[in-house]
Amino acid sequence: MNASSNSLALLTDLYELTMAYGYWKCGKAEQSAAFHLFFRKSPFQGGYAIAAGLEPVLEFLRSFRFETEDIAYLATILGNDGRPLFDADFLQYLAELELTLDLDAIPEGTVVFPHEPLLRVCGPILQCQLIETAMLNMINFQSLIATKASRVVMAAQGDAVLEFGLRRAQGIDGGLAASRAAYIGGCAATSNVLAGKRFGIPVKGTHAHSWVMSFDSEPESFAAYADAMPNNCVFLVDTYDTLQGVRHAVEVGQRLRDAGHRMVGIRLDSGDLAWLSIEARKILNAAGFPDAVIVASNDLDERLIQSLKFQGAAITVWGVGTKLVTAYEQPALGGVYKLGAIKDESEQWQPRIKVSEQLIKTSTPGIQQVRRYVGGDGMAIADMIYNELHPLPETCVAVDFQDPTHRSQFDATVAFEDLLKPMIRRGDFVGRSIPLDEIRNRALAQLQQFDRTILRLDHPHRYRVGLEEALHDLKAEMVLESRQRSKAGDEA
Ligand SMILES: Nc1ncnc2c1ncn2[C@@H]1O[C@H](COP(=O)(O)OP(=O)(O)OP(=O)(O)O)[C@@H](O)[C@H]1O
Ligand SMILES: O=P(O)(O)OC[C@H]1O[C@H](OP(=O)(O)OP(=O)(O)O)[C@H](O)[C@@H]1O
Ligand SMILES: O=C(O)c1cccnc1
Ligand SMILES: [Mg+2]
Repeated sequence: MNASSNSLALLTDLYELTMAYGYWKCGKAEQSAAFHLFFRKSPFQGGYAIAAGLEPVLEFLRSFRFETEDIAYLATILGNDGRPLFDADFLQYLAELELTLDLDAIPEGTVVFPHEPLLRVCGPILQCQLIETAMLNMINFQSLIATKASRVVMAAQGDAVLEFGLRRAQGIDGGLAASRAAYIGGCAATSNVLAGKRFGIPVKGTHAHSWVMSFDSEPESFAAYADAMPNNCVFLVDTYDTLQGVRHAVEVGQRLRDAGHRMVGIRLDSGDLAWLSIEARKILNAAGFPDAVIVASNDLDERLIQSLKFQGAAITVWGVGTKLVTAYEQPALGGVYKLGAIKDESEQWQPRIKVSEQLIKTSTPGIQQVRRYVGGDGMAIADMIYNELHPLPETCVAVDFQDPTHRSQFDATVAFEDLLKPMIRRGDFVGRSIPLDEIRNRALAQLQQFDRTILRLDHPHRYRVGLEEALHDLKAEMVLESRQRSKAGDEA
C-alpha cells in the first residue's frame, strides 16, 4: 500500500493494542462484545449536551486498516525486557484485519443526556477495543464544543453568532474540529477558511486593527476598504476613539450608499460593549443606517452575552472565539467506553458490570438502546435506557437514574423514538451520511423539544433519564452479587 494512506489505526493508546494482543493470544479475539460510549455529567454546569463527532468516527472506521508502515512501526516497540512487544504472527493478524463490527449511533445534532449511549459497538472484542480511544477523542471534543456553541447561541437569542476561534484553538485539528462542532451547535458562520472549504460552513469576517493602523488616519482606512470591497464593509471602529470611529464609518457608509452600495455595519472589540453599542446604534440610526449591524467581539462567552443582553446592548452579531473553541470552563467532556455484555462459549450474551464505590460510576449492563418518549405537543417527556436482550413489557416503567424511588410509566399509547440508529453492520456502512446543514438544523429543532428550564445555563431543571425497570433490577442484582462475591473472597 502507498504511504499516503489516511488510516488512523495507530491513533490509539498503547494499552488497546496490548489488550488486543492478549485477546489474540488467549483465543478471545473473536469473542463478541458490546460496548457503549457515554458521558456521566453534562458539561458547563448545564443539563444537556449536543451529540457531535459521528461523521469523523465513521470516516475513521471506513479507512481503518493497519498499513505496512504501521506494522513496521509496531514491530519496533519493545517490552520491558528489551524484546519486541508483539509477536510477528500477531502483527500479521493486524495487517490482515478488516473491521466486521456493528455500530449504532445517536445522530449528530441530537440533544443527549448523561448515561445515554451515544455509540454502541458490537462485534469481536479485539476490534471493539482497538477503536475505543480514537472514537472517544472525536466524540468527546466535538460534543463538548457543539454544546458550548448551543449555549452561546441560546444566549444570543436569535442573533447570529460567528465563530472566530481558530487563532486560539488547540492546534490545527482542534481548530478545524471546533469550527465544525460550533456550526452544529448553531453558529452561523466561521472565520476559519479551511473549515469552510472542508465542511461547507459559511465563512465570514470583518477586518483587524492592523488595517486601520496601516493608514495615516481611520477615515482613510475605511475609505480604502470600501473602495476595495464595497459590498463587504463591516468597519472595526475602536482602534482610536470608538464613537468617533462610528462617525467615520457613517461618512464612508454614506459615500457607499451614494455609489449604490450598502455598508453592512460596524464592529466593536473593546471597552464597555453595552454602552458603546447603544451609543453607536443612536449614531447609526440618526444617520439613516438603522439596518447596519453591530458586531461585538472580545472574550465573549454565553454568560457575558447574557449579561450584555440584560444591559440592553444593541449588539446584533456576536463574534466568539477563544472561550468557544477551547470550551473555556470545561476542557473535556468525560465520555467513557464501557463493556456492557459479552458472549459466552454457547453464544449467549452475558451482561457485565463495572462496580464502583460511587453509584454514578457503576456501569450499566446489557445491550443498551435509548427510547425518547414524546408528548402530543411534540415536547420530549423522558428518556429510558433499556436492554435489547430482554423484550419490553407492554407498559414500560423507567426508574430514574438519580432517584430510584421515582418511576414513570409509559403505556403503548405514548409516542417514542429509539435514538440509536444502525450505522454499520458487519463492517459495512448502512446508515446515511447527513449533510452538515441538516445536522445543524436538527440540533436547532431538537432544542425546541426541551423546556427552557432544562436548557438554562446554570442549575437547570433535570430532564428525566431512567433505566427500564428490568434493566434497573438486573443492574442492582449484579452490584449486589459482585459485593457478595468480594465479601466471600475477603472471608476466604
Ligand atoms: N458591558 C459589559 N458588561 C460586562 N462585561 C463587559 C462589558 N463590556 C465589555 N466587557 C468585557 O470586559 C472585559 C474587559 O474589557 P476591557 O475594556 O478591560 O478590555 P479591552 O476592551 O479588551 O481593552 P483594550 O482596549 O485593551 O482592547 C472583556 O472581556 C469584555 O468582553
Ligand atoms: O476574543 P475572542 O473571543 O477570542 O474573539 C476573537 C478575537 O480575536 C481578534 O483579536 P485578538 O484577540 O487577536 O486581538 P485583540 O484582542 O488585541 O484585538 C478579535 O478582534 C477578537 O477580539
Ligand atoms: O473577521 C473578524 O472580525 C475576526 C476574525 C478572527 C478573529 N477575530 C475577528
Ligand atoms: Mg482579544
